[in-house]
This record gives sequence, structure tokens and C-alpha cells, in this order.
Amino acid sequence: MSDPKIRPELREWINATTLAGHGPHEVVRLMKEAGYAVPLARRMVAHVLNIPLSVLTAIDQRSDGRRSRHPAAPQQVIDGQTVRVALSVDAPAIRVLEGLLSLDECDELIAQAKPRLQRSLTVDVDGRHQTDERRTSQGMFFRNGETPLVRRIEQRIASLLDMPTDHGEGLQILHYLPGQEYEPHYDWFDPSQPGFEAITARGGQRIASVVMYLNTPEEGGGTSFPALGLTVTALRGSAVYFAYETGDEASLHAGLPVTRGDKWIATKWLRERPFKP
Ligand SMILES: O=C(O)CCC(=O)C(=O)O
Ligand SMILES: [Fe+2]
Repeated sequence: MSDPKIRPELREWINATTLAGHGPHEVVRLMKEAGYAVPLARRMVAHVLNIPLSVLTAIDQRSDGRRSRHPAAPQQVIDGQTVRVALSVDAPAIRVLEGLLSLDECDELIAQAKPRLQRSLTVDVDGRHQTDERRTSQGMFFRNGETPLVRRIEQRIASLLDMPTDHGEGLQILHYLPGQEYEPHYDWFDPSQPGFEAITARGGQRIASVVMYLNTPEEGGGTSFPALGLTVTALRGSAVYFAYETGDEASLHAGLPVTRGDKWIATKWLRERPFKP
């Protein structure tokens, strides 16, 4: 990557702010507030301070963090379930997985979640949960291993991705009605956000997501990756797995509006280290 062009005043400001005691993450955050795109701000700060860019994109320099294994085509059989890899993207790593869940498992998961649905929350910059207009669905979380079915699904995902089950956040179920959607977002946590340390204190950064479709919406409701021009169809029993590095802008994705019928998904987010809720 070529060196970013940096005005002398900005160079001076980055040095002075650092000398005043602000760490590089904080400098990036201040630049973001001033209107700089985060990836550019990171490159500028890394360049001026002569530190590796990875310091600003990695979660933690100790990084004993694990990475998931991307499932290989054409298919894998796990505890009797044949999971077909119908589509693969290299960067970010995406796999469309057909038959990850049986149709009965989809129905059963919906039945278990239904009585516990609430308006979905997102994690705000201070690490608190809040309702969010960008996300209008209803949802709930299972605790890890909460029911025999949840445990079976978690173990299947663990085998498929070669990731211990304890790296998973609790399985989240979402229910979208017509018009509801999940606007474009990243699943990784932004290190330049003030709440980053709190959010990643247990389990570290998110490294991969598995979005499982528990029904087939009549119309709409696919998962879109706008940077790739790719939309995965929401099909009962199928899933989309994707893995990302911190700052990976190609992993931007959205739950498209459901235009007819409704949509049920189960999402499993994986952390680089064991996650203790
Ligand atoms: O609803 C979808 O298709 C996407 C869900 C999603 O992005 C998430 O749960 O993080
Ligand atoms: Fe997401």
C-alpha cells in the first residue's frame, strides 16, 4: 500500500496529540470524529507514528486468537447431516452452506425462541445494549448449550469450522416482519470506538459469523454483501458463514427488508478467544 498523503499541519497534530498522552487508537477516533474515514485515519496515524498498521487493526498484540477453518467444497458430513458448500468467496471468506440445519431443527428452534422474543438491541459505543432504528426485528439469545437442540447445533458448527464451542456467543434468534431489515453493518467491533475494550474484554474480537435461515421468506430478506454485489437467498435450513479481519470493509452486510411473509434467523458469532458471558 502506498504512503498516504498527509498535510504538514495534520502530521503535526498527530504528533502533538500523541505527545499529549493520547494513544494511537484514540488519535484515530478523534480523526474519525473530525470526518476522516477510519481506514484512512489508521494508515495516516501508523505512517506518522511509524508503527505497523496492524497495531491499529489488530485487537490485541498477544493475539493467541484462533481463526475458524473455512468449510471446503463440495460437502461435509457432520453428525449425520450433509452440509453442502454451494458458493465460496475468497475475500472475505464466505461460504453458503446448504443443509446446515434439518427442517425439523429449524421449526424446533423457532418454537423454543418464540415465547422469549423482544425488540432487538445493538451494542452501542459504550458497550451498552440499546434499541436501534437500524435494526427493527425482534430477537432473543440462548445461553450457550441452553437446550439439547442448541447444544447439537453449536457442536455441529464447532466441528464444521474447527472452533471450540466456547468461542461462540450465545445463539441469537431474530424474527423480521414485512418491512423490517438489518441495515448494512460489520459484525467485528471497531477498535476506534470508546467501548471497544469493554466489549472485547471477554473473548476478544469477533472473527466470524454464521447466519442460519430458519424459514424461507415469501419475498425479500436475503443477506446482502454490498461491497461484493452478492446477495445470499434466505432458504430454510441453509446458512451463510463469513470470516473477517478487524477493519475488513468487504465484510459489510445487511439483512434486506422482508417484502412478503416473515423471516427467522439464528446467528452464531465467534470470538478469537473463549467467550465468557
Ligand atoms: O438478517 C440477516 O440476513 C443478517 C443478520 C446479521 O447480519 C447479523 O445477525 O449479524
Ligand atoms: Fe451481521
